[in-house]
Amino acid sequence: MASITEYYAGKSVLITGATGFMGKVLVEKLLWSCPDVKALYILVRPKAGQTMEQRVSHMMKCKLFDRVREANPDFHKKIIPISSELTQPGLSISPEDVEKLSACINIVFHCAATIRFDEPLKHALQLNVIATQELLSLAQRMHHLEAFIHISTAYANCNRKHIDEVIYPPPVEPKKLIESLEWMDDGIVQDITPRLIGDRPNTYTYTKALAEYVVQQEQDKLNIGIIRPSIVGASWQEPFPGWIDNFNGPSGVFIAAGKGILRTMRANNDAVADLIPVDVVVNLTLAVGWYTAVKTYCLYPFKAFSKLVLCLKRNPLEQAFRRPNANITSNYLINQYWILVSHKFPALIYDLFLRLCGQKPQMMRIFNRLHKAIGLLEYFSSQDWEWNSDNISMLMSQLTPEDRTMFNFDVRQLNWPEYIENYCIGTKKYVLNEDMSDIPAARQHLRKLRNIRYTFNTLLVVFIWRVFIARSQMARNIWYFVVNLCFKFLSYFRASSTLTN
Ligand SMILES: CCCCC/C=C\C/C=C\CCCCCCCC(=O)SCCNC(=O)CCNC(=O)[C@H](O)C(C)(C)COP(=O)(O)OP(=O)(O)OC[C@H]1O[C@@H](n2cnc3c(N)ncnc32)[C@H](O)[C@@H]1OP(=O)(O)O
Ligand SMILES: NC(=O)C1=CN([C@@H]2O[C@H](COP(=O)(O)OP(=O)(O)OC[C@H]3O[C@@H](n4cnc5c(N)ncnc54)[C@H](OP(=O)(O)O)[C@@H]3O)[C@@H](O)[C@H]2O)C=CC1
Repeated sequence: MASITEYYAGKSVLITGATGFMGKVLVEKLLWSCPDVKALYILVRPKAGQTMEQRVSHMMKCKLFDRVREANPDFHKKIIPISSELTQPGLSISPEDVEKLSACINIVFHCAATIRFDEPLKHALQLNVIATQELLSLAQRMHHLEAFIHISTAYANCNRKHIDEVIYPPPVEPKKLIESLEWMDDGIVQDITPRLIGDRPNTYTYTKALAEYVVQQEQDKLNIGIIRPSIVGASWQEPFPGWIDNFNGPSGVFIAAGKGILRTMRANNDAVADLIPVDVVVNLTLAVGWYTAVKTYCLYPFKAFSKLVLCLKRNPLEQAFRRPNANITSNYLINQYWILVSHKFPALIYDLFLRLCGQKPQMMRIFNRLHKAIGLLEYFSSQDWEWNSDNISMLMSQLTPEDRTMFNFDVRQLNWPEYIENYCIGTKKYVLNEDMSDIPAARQHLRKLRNIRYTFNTLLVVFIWRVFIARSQMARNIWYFVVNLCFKFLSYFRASSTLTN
């Protein structure tokens, strides 16, 4: 069998979602590790006042492509943008482009999706399911297609505790759902959405489950591969450690914790976030593309997480609201207590301070948005899943030693503390565009915040003393009793440690 690099040589690849987080890393890796790939056709829409061409040219200037640009300044010639709005009939691809793609594409990577947890059902269905169906129809017209790789999510079946590498029966027949929703107005759809999604937490996981079923329906006609990544995070090694460009999932959590805004979050202390670096997912995707040309199956990855707050203190973000000190608890009431004490109370005080300075209050608004975002993650951070991943081991055993290094997806080699450190630095550098040279000033700012906290706490104690203790005999008696008790305990402790010495 040809190696992965050899396999992609001379091949024309179609990628949807190439402007997204994962899509960009996939394009970069293909250009870097498979330099003889013939062409990368990417489906792109105009967006935010930018034409398709402007968006692609902007994307290729991104730091992510530095090593590819250095090796081959003409790399952009291999990237062929095709105008496409995936929510439109026929994906709004022109007939000429359909002809072109039908004649030359060998492999399709379908990454595009809406990954928002609060997406209205109709839109999520349109993009995640109907567009997938349309792409499959287009794929059937491709004369030289060898593999169709669909990127799903490990949480498509999160209503189950143990998830096998199989396509489960869909919660509803997608065709029937599409037909029923067609005539309903948005208000009705919104009302019935909770009933439809049932025991799934959001429209995202629900529509991704339907999409898997839609893809599976074509398995007799196409060579299909389905990949189910879990929580995709910053890069581990490639093209450099810590590459990240969005606020999704853990990135938003890291940033909010780093800025000292997020102090408490509901999560299961025993379970860990099922984090997987984006370069690992991309390596796996390319290996699956190579293998699917021969066989069909689906895959998923794994779990880990650790000492975030220490990393955030070592690499502080600029202008933090408070010192990073985020805690997780699985207890609802404890979490609500800390939200009140550590989120809402400081926000209120700060907004009061802003009002006194004649400025517009803003902290409460920021916290309300944070609570909405964190609330949407809670379902995933509070539970644990078991995933079967036999296919990953099988695929690994099929790779040549060179491919195992070049397209490494063996996360057992990953040093998690080092990865999390690079992830934090990545969010600082690439998401927030903060300069590493500002770290001493950011540390100084944290020290200032610590001094403000000490001063505030001292004032609070003096205030409490004045209001309660100095005015009430009973409070004074309790106070003396507590102080006396502490004193006795200290004397006993000192005496017993002298004896043992
Ligand atoms: C204390 C230690 C705890 C450690 C915990 C560690 C890990 C986290 C645990 C669990 C994570 C679970 C994640 C499960 C992932 C499942 C995997 C998948 O399959 S898909 C990928 C996941 N998808 C997402 O994460 C999308 C979630 N986001 C949304 O649904 C929406 O963005 C939203 C949160 C509902 C917010 O919507 P809203 O309309 O209010 O805002 P916008 O999205 O338009 O954004 C506006 C603005 O805000 C920025 N933004 C967005 N999200 C965040 C955020 N979390 N924190 C800060 N800022 C955020 C966004 O970039 C926009 O900025 P701008 O206007 O400048 O462009
Ligand atoms: N990120 C994660 O943690 C995980 C992601 N996944 C899956 O991986 C895939 C990629 O995710 P990720 O890269 O993070 O997502 P992004 O949101 O970063 O990228 C989504 C891509 O889809 C494109 N897209 C969205 N709507 C349309 C549309 N109407 N027409 C054309 N293109 C559109 C976007 O294009 P545009 O730039 O024009 O908006 C973008 O390129 C998805 O299928 C997702 O379900 C799975 C597990 C975890």
